[in-house]
Amino acid sequence: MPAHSRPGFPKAPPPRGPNSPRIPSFYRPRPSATPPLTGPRLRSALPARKIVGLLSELRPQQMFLRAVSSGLTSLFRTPGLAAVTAMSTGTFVQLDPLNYRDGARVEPVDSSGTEKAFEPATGRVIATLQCSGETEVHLAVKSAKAAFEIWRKKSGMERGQVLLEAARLIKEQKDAIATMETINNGKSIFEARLDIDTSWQCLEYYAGLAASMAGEHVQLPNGSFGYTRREPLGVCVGIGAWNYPFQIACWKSAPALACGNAMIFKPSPFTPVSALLLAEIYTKAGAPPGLFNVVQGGAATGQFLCQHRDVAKVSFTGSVPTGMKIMEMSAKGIKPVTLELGGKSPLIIFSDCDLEDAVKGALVANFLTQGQVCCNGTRVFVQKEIIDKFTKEVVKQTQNIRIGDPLLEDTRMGPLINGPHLERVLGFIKSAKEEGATVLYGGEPYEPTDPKLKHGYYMTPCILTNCRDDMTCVREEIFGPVMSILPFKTEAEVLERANDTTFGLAAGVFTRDIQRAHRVAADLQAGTCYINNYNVSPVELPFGGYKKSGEEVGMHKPATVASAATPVFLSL
Ligand SMILES: NC(=O)c1ccc[n+]([C@@H]2O[C@H](COP(=O)([O-])OP(=O)(O)OC[C@H]3O[C@@H](n4cnc5c(N)ncnc54)[C@H](O)[C@@H]3O)[C@@H](O)[C@H]2O)c1
Ligand SMILES: O=CCc1c[nH]c2ccc(O)cc12
Repeated sequence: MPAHSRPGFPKAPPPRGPNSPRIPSFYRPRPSATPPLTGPRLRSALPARKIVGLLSELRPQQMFLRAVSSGLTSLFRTPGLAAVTAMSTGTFVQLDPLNYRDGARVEPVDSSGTEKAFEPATGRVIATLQCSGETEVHLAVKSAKAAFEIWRKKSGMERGQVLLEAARLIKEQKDAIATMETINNGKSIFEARLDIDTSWQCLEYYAGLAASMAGEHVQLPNGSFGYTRREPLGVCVGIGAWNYPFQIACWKSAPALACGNAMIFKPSPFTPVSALLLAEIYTKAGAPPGLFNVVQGGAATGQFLCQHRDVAKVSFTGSVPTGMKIMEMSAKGIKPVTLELGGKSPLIIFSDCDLEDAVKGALVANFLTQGQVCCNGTRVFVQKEIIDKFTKEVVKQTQNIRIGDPLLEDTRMGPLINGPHLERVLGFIKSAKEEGATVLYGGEPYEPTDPKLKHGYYMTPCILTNCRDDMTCVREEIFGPVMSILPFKTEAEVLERANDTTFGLAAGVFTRDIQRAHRVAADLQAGTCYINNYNVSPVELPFGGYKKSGEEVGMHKPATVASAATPVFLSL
């Protein structure tokens, strides 16, 4: 995958043994007290690992999206989703049901209230979702269980074929999906397209793995032998955050489905629309009805899902506080969890770096998706010798970032997700000033000139200096476009300060000294470490966190080192 400005990698766990392929953690490691290997039902004499499943039944479907454009309602089928690309900001309304069960959009049978989803660019309501109640969650699980019974019996090759076809459909509808993502999330169309690329790439990657996930044959004394099988877990739940709505749905479902599981996905109530497109694509690609269901709602719906008796695993992307709750609930059900949580990542810029690249890296590390990226490098440590030069250049380039209508081709920064979040981010800037930081640039609400954007949630990207390690803006995840610049003198000092955090999602280092680059990367307590780059996201690499940024990843570092590429420039 070309290096570009997209963050994150799909989850793939560390290899389980010297010969094990890298496979996702959606299989059941099976400790079984097994009978001898006799009779028609040979069973493993060893703890088994199983994975399996698919169906290539194509079902005709009637899926509609309703767009209200300039007061006129146009109705078009999903294949005509391409029409969405022609949409402009301020026109889209989603009126169709937002749950997906048994291969079709449905309204939930019960709900615990409604939530409104906005178009952040304009502040308009684009959808009102029903928060699914316990009965609806139960129906979704029941439907997924039935699909699982079909899917788990398919070969890896068959499952891979469905995933490949789904990847092809995503590619075919890339512009339309990206447009909808931009409308609902506010990220620039330029970025949204890159997200859709890493979405179909993820499906292709796991499609390729599906056929080769195999058990082991183990020779035992006296001509006896044992073998292991990889078995799917069953119905898995995916719970997503709002910053990469479509991509998160893909990154959670692709490995789960490849291993033979079914998935129920709950998007963030802020971004409910694009997961439905994925559900429709899976159905069209030949997945059995129920294999990928979508239930909408907030915390209460999420709880019903996590606590459901027939849910085998929960894969969660979101904040640390919610992650803790998910882990608690899952512990009560003895369910495995994958947690992809927040961060406050360090970006270390040594004086021997290529300054031009380091400046670009800092922009990419801070301002993608309006700074609403989990692995952003928001603590920018710059070696004293170059800090003035670096700061001057980073401010200059930040001033050039085009803020505005996210559907316009040359926009590089759209609105934040919603009003309360914008207020929260501005609140962090206020407290930074109170604690002694200096705002060198930005950090103000912004009103684009286009009158239709008047009620959108825009702000200017912010650069803070005179920061100290103990300030709130340096310690807490802001999840907005706020970069804190911190001076440092030596490698040892900066390493200690960089690691002095309860998070550990990512880190970056810019230097021309190759030995230092790898030495520093090895000592940074972070799941991902970028060298002379930031926020690239090859789907082949794992993505996980140290400390409170994520799940237990075992006794070794999941580190990924992406190097030797130039960061993509954010401003035009
Ligand atoms: N590490 C990663 O891979 C990654 C990726 C994207 C976002 N994030 C993190 O996500 C956060 C921003 O996302 P957010 O604001 O949507 O996070 P959030 O924790 O508020 O919500 C995430 C999801 O959890 C659901 N939820 C909330 N309470 C729940 C509960 N009690 N039980 C079950 N589900 C519940 C929400 O409805 C939503 O779907 C940031 O901290 C960011 O760093 C991490
Ligand atoms: O926001 C953090 C990194 C990220 C970007 N896209 C995805 C998708 C799925 C994840 O679990 C994390 C991320």
